Amino acid sequence: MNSRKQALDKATTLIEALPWMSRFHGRTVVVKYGGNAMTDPELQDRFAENIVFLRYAGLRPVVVHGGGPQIKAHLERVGLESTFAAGLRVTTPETMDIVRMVLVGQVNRDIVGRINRHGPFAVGLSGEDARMMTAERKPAMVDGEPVDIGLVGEVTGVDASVVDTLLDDGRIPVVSSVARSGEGVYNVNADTAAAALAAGLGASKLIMLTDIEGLYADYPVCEELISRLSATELERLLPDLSTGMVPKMEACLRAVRGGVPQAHVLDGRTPNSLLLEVFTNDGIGTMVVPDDAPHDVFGGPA
Ligand SMILES: Nc1ncnc2c1ncn2[C@@H]1O[C@H](COP(=O)(O)OP(=O)(O)O)[C@@H](O)[C@H]1O
Ligand SMILES: CC(=O)N[C@@H](CCC(=O)OP(=O)(O)O)C(=O)O
Repeated sequence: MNSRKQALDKATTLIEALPWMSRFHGRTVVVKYGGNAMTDPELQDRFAENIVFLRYAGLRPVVVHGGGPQIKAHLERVGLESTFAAGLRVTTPETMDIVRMVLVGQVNRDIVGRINRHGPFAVGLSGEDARMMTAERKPAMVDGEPVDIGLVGEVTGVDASVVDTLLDDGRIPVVSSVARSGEGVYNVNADTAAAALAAGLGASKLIMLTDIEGLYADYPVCEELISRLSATELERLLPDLSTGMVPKMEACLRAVRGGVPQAHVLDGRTPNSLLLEVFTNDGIGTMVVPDDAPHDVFGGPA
């Protein structure tokens, strides 16, 4: 009796996802998988399953990953410290070698491997591949003044054709946030890279998985989670945000202003948070929408 009830509950849950499956069928969703949300192997496996589920459900998921904690650990091993200005890593040529090695050679391979346990889907790429992302050197803005932080890049151009080709072939592109300019390679914040790629692909959603429930209005008290805000509301909040959230929220703004209809910040520590966001109307995390979005938009089917 219990197992029959459980089976019926499962069927109900599945059918409740139908309107979302129909709305997002064939749509591209860019998921930024962040350093602090990807340090637990159990959660890494859940993440891989969720991504493959999206693919089997008819969406076109693209993963853009970071790896801040992994870079920090590797730098420590070789006796180098991690230094940040305005949320961006100060990147010397020596640091850049390690950033590239860890992101492209280690973190990317790990994610590709986990996804591919479920089928031959994931293909690893760096922003350098097929000139997908081009960048310019970017200073950090500290108290309104530009500060030189070395080989850190701002994405100035995206050619998403290689990603589109892989998606058309049923693959799941997994992209490291390294970009090229005429002068060499640059370290790009992964939130920024994900936003630029989402806009370049004309994605239907950008989802940022991180290690907190979403954007808090009263950080660090964390009692007031902002569930939805418009691009202009976010723009007004940006100067008052503390550093960890700045690249993330700037990236959401960039994506939405670049034509992505919804950008979400979700808690990557919650198992299956991706599925909850895409297939239910639970309004988890923080969603950024264009100024003219209808007021009842909560990620649910229109
Ligand atoms: N207003 C805010 N709301 C939520 N988190 C904030 C806020 N301001 C700063 N933070 C910090 O930003 C962190 C997320 O940024 P970060 O650690 O860089 O993420 P990731 O590693 O996922 O890219 C949170 O864990 C939190 O400590
Ligand atoms: C310029 C800059 O800060 N680049 C980041 C790239 C990785 C990243 O963004 O990782 P998370 O998403 O895990 O934070 C860095 O070197 O840490």
